[in-house]
Amino acid sequence: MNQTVFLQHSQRETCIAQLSADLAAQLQEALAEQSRASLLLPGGSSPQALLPLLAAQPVEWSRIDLSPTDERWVPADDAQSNWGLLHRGLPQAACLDPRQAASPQQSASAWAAQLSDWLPFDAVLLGMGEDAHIASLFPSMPGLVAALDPAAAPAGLVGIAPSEPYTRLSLNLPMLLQGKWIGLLAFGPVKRRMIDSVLADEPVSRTLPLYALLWRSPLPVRIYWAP
Ligand SMILES: O=C1O[C@H](COP(=O)(O)O)[C@@H](O)[C@H](O)[C@H]1O
Repeated sequence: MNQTVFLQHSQRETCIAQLSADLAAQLQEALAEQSRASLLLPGGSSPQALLPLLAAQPVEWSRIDLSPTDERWVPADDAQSNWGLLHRGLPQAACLDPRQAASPQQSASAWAAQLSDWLPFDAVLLGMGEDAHIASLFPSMPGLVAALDPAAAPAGLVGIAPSEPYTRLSLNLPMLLQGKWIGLLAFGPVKRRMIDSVLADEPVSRTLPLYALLWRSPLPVRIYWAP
């Protein structure tokens, strides 16, 4: 059943302010009971303005284990690296680099094996593309049905993007759904139309990765959206 919480803002600034405060509250609650807390964040453009707000929150970032939800198969210092974006944005957190080995497949397996020690994640924030991909799970890519199967074991995989950089590392849906808190950050009218189509259960939307996220999550997904 879909239990999405839709948090709509008229401005991106207020949207990311609410999101950073909510994430900080979730992490503070976890740190009150545990020595460390875990956080998964998306890459791409949407979180860029979020990271400075998040870094300014009263969270002991040195006690946070951080990982991207997915990575582009590029060097760590490449401008397109999700790990690089998060490492620069939250430098005090321990940011796990998904590039664990020489090949994408070995890296995906080793990355997921390390993340399995963190389960369940204290917070998972996803982004989405205008094609309704989440993490690096793209519509129509090979292996997508298995990657979105809620009965599969949590795992890492090699994703194929429709544009460069083509080779990606991603967590599968069962791994992404291991959050005690799950959010989605999305900006703009195209993403809004995709979200509306998925929430309306339009048949055309049912094969989309976003559909699987919103309809297969055991927890309500908190969507933070602004134009
Ligand atoms: O390639 C990616 O795209 C999505 C969406 O990115 P955005 O630039 O539209 O915000 C992102 O969530 C994912 O982590 C990233 O690797």
